[in-house]
Amino acid sequence: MVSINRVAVSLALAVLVDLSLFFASGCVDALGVFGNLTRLWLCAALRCLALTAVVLLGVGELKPLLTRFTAVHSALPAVLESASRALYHEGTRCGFPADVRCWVMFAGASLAAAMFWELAIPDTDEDNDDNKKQESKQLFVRVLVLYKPFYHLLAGGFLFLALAVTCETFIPYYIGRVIDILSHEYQHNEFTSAVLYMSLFSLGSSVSAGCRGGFLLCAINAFTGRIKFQLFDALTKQEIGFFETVKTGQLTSRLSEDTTLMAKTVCLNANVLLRTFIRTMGTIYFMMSLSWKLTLLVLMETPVTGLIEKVYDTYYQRLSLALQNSLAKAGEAVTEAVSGIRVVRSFKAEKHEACRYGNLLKDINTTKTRQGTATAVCLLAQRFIGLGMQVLMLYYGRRFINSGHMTTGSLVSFILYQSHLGLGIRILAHSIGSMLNSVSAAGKVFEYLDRKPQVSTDGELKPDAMKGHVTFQQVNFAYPTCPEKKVLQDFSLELKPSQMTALVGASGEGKSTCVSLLERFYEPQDGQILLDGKPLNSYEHHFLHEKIAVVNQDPVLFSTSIRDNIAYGLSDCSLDQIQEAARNAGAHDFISKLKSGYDTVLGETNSLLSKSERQRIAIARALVRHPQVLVLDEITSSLDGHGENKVQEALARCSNQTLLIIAHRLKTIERADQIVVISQGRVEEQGTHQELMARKGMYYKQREKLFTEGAEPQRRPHVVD
Ligand SMILES: Nc1ncnc2c1ncn2[C@@H]1O[C@H](COP(=O)(O)OP(=O)(O)OP(=O)(O)O)[C@@H](O)[C@H]1O
Repeated sequence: MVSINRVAVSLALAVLVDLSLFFASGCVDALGVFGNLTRLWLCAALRCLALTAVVLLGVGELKPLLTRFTAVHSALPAVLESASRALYHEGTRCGFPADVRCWVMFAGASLAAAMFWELAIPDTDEDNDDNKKQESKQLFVRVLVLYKPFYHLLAGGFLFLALAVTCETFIPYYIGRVIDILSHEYQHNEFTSAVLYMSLFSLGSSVSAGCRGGFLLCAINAFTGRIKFQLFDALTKQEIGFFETVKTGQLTSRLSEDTTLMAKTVCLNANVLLRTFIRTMGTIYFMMSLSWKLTLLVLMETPVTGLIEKVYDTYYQRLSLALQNSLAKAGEAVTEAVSGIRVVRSFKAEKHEACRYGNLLKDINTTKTRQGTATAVCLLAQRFIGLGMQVLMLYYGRRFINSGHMTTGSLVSFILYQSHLGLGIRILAHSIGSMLNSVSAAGKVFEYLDRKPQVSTDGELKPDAMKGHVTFQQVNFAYPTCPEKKVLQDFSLELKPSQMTALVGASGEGKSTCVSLLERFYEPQDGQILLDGKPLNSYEHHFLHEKIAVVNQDPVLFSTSIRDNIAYGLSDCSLDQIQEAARNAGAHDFISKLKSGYDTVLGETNSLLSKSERQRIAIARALVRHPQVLVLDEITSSLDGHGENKVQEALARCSNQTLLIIAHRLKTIERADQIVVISQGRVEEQGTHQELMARKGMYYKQREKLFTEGAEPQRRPHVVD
């Protein structure tokens, strides 16, 4: 920690050194050793070095605020002189032998500028903030890159934007010209041309603004469509576990709101930034050309009002926090007094409680009064400074008019330009920050776009012929949403080609989980599942889902035609193939009887069809892919006797496939070549119906309990087509 004394001594020393160099520069000018500009730039470098050295020696470190102040303060005389000579071919008074008033003016302006920078664009040492900024920048650039196919629209939008703002900037200039012409001897030609130019610029500004809106809107719409498609595509590739952990509302909000926000914020922010930048630069250019002295005067207002606003914001936020606390305390006091009213009454503490509440109300009142006063003082100070600046501007403006440096018209133009300058500069100072903040929606969208599905889909195996031999090898599995609960433990099972296996067990024992693993909705934590001796993940994703088809208890049919429902997901599927699958599934007859046959469009609720008919369409959808393994997960449990018979007939036709059936009905199960009993995620028993019955184990007991039909077992009839 540096002592106050040391800081004061360093400050005094710095002022002394700087003033000495400043005056020495004036003396050198008298000697005529260097040219005026060379002298000023050399002096700037020397002063900057000397000030840096004094600060480093005295305080030991150079804070960003001091660095900025030192650099601006040292370079200002040289910059001002160079700019004035380049633009107006005349020097400033400050370029000549040093004038202490100039030194004070430079010091004040540099300090105001450095403070404004510090408050408007504060430096943060925290890594977190830096990382956040860095991330936001990367996101912003990424969104811009994604806009690539629509760069022509953006370019059109920004071109018209630049045109609109440029035209708009000329208008005050021509208003001043018109006033000048009217206040002097009237010259018709000049008046007409000034009014004509003014009208042309107004027209140009309006037309360009319209075109800008059109181009940017098209760019936003096109981008939103593209990003929505990419996001939807990425989402559909995620593993099933992802959809169980992420809420549907969150996904739809990403798709509908965040994508739109992402497209808009970047485009609109760039629009505001570019518009304000061009307008502010144009305004400063015109103001400088009208009177650079008045411009410098006016520019001094912005850092001062900005500073006041910043101080006000900080103070107001502190007061808001205090107000929240006081409100919470008052609320607490009321709750306590009301809930403990018996204690209050018995201790005669009514007055005490009322006083306590009254004091808290006083606190609230005081804080609110302070807030109001702060707002009033801030407004007053800003208005006062603005008014003072306008008075000064008018005072100097009149002096310049008298001395012939300005005309009345140019002063009017100047006033028109000046009115929006402060706001423009403040928007520019904050725009980068707000632009970076606005890409947070893009961050959320990219999070899903970049997400790699945890169940990989990069297998490549696509053998020409398959047997349909499935093996579960010591599989251990827990759902991602519930990792501590083992659903399958050391689970081993073999599904032999062209045989029917029935999985039985009480509810919640893990039967459907086996099907989910077979479909690769999830990846087992241990062990592996093989198809014809090869791990499931080595097969090509689409190929695997053609070879293993699943029909569920309540199949989802889409609101398209029956034909499209059967050929769902297949791009080249002829009507003949669809009809053949429907025949095998026992669905052809009832479909043919419908008025529009295979072109019948199913309603949202599929009310046109009975449960068994829907099941048979779902079976046809599975069979049209010529699967080698067909899985039927409780498809008959909700059917009536007639419906069940129809589905059983359909199953009997599936003699070439390896069948895995999960069912609770004896009629379905006892046909199986192999019955596997699952209990607590393990294979408890397996064998044919007769073998398991003879063993009198779990299957036998479950049969007593669950399968009350008592029919004698029949082997599955193999129907030859
Ligand atoms: N998506 C999931 N996330 C977390 N746990 C699940 C999930 N699906 C099922 N489970 C749990 O896994 C266990 C096995 O469920 P599974 O659906 O495989 O049983 P099941 O034998 O098919 O039952 P049922 O005959 O009632 O369909 C149950 O305890 C169930 O609560």
